[in-house]
Amino acid sequence: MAEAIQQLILDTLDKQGSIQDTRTLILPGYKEPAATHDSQIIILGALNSLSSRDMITYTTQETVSHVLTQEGAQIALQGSHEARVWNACPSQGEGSPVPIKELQSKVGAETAKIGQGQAFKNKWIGKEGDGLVKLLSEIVDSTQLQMREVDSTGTLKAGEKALADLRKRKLIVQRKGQWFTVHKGQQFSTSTAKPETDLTVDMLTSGSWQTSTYKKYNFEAAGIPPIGGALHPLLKVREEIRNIFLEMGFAEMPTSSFVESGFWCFDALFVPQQHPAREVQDTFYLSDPAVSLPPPKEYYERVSKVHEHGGYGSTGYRAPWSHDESRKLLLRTHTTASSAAMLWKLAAACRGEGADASAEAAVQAEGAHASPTVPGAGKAGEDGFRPAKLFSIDRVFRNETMDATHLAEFHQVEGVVADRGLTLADLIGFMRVFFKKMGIENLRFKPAYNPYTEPSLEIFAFHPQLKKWVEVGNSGMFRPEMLEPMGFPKDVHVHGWGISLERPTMIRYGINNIRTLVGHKVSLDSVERSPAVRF
Ligand SMILES: N[C@@H](Cc1ccccc1)C(=O)O
Repeated sequence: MAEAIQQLILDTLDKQGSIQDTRTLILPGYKEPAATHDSQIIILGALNSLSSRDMITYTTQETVSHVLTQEGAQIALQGSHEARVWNACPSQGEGSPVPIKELQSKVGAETAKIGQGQAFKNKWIGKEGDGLVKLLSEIVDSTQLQMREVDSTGTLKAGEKALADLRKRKLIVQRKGQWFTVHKGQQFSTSTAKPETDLTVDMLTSGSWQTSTYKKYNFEAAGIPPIGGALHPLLKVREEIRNIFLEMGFAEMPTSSFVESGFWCFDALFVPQQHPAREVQDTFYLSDPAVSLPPPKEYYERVSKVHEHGGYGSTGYRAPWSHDESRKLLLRTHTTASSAAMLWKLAAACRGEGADASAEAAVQAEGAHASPTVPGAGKAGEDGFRPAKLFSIDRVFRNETMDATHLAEFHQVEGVVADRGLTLADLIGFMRVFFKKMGIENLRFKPAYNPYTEPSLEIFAFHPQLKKWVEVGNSGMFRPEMLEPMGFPKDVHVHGWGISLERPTMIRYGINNIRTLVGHKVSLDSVERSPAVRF
């Protein structure tokens, strides 16, 4: 239909040069000209489509027309109330006069009431005994005629006064209408073939581009929404947790060293060289390069000594020290390796080294730990110690059997606090505050074992949906065997704790398979759609 109307408009323009009044068009499938409101709406659609291609131009003319109300439409169909009353009455002398009651049941109470008065006034009916009879044998129902005229033409030849009268009687209402004057446009042709939107190789080789019509650029178009980047849910949660740390006065540690030596990942943390976590079933070792640069010499000697022979009040492990084990390169199994390197740096002044000296040693030892200063460390005391609150959120690697909740790599969130006289109560208190900020208030602590902390605590939180206690993290007070070789004074205590980033993210987003969160099976669509979460 739409195409046929466009064609009609173009053909008419071709024949007549212009269309002065679109109400004169006879639409395909109709016999009468398109005088109605609805047909002009259809024509407007065709005009807009043609003018967007510059094939025509048109101007709009406003009209006011009238349409029938429901009552008016009923009169057009069945006659006015008075005519219906007249109709229901017998002619004088023929049949018995109709009593009022009977009239009501014949034409309805409303029509009987309104129609009677008017029929009397018109002298169409009269009273005979108790009933009504026709006074005229024929009447002209001018109201019905007017309704029919308005219905087909939208107006009355009789003029505005008559229209106003009908409006007052609520038989008709005004309706604004439109019609159009149409002229040929710059791209006028009688073909409605769709204009080209792209220049194709075919058009260029066949030469058809020379005769094609082209769609004009529409600079007003809304355009396609650009596909922007979206933060992965893990990164959104990372940001939330990062903000909690910053809010609590923590500074972020550099954690770019995915590759660590056995020394920093385990030895410095007093993890025995025979510990099962260090075996290939649990840790990924590098084959090329397989050996790390030497760690800072004196510190290395103190660490190997505390392992083999003890010291600082400890008996040590009393097992032979392996230089090779210490120098192996591996993918770090926890970010506590970075924390250890930072703590060693923090203790530089306590060892009597300037920050620069320790930085230099670090650069020489391992490029990755080259940051010269500890971010956010406090003021130094007489012995050079500066308190510090440090955190990191980064990737770690473990040689795990992969399943729905385990991958060979995940993100660790780790916090470390170093100050004089810190106690286990400080650690517990701190964790309560931290987890509360994440929306987790119900915490329990269970004694646990870590080679580098004593005491150690596993952290459990009550999961309201799962209705059970789930392990959310691991924590403890770092051992003197770890801290004293670094050079910290005895009264400096350090507590630390770690959680995974994946677990709270999975809980937050209701994800139960890690593969839908991390890796190649992640749907990009879900990444774009996932909302930011608030702890
Ligand atoms: N490194 C521990 C977390 C931890 C950090 C610091 C102190 C105690 C525990 C882990 O991987 O689970």
